[in-house]
Amino acid sequence: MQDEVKKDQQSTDSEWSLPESIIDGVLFRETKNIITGNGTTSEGYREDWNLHSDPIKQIIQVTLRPGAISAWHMHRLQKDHVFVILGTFKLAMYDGRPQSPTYQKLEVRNLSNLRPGALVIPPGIWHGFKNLSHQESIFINYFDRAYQYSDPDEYRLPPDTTEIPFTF
Ligand SMILES: Cc1cn([C@H]2C[C@H](O)[C@@H](COP(=O)(O)OP(=O)(O)O[C@H]3O[C@H](C)C(=O)[C@H](O)[C@H]3O)O2)c(=O)[nH]c1=O
Repeated sequence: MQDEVKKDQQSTDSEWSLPESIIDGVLFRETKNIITGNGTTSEGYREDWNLHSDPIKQIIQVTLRPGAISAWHMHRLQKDHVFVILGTFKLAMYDGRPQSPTYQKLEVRNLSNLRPGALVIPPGIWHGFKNLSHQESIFINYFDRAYQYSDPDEYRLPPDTTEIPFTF
């Protein structure tokens, strides 16, 4: 039994601050749910957050059914900017840029409307989402380039690829 006992390391602090990403160029800007008489209001994007130097060209809405996995995705040109509207997702990211100081680093974090924020994923980062909620969950994704129907900037690996050391 003693062999199995593990003592907790620090996982948070007295402000429950979220750690900075360990992957170069991945940014998270936490926001707050403002409780209104009708429900909630939360800011999802502001130019003066300086998350993007390029203007936003398109926004899509993505829904995942309970337990569904959307992985793995990578863009060579497009910068994603993800904001969860409803539900909780596990997001895994893997740095696939050989020139990056964080090449082959893996990061896993939970994203939820319970603790809203905008997450920027630069080109070259493999990323995938799993819906952890018992309901359909929704995020919006802002792009700095419009989707090209005839030539999508979309590269994929299967969710169970052995190229990335992570299993959803
Ligand atoms: C992005 C896009 C897609 N489509 C069409 C193309 C396919 O027939 C269908 C689904 O596209 P895709 O498989 O790219 O969608 P998701 O798998 O939900 O991926 C999305 O979420 C993950 C996490 C990402 O990283 C992608 O950037 C984002 O595309 O919608 C369009 O018609 N317009 C668009 O702007």
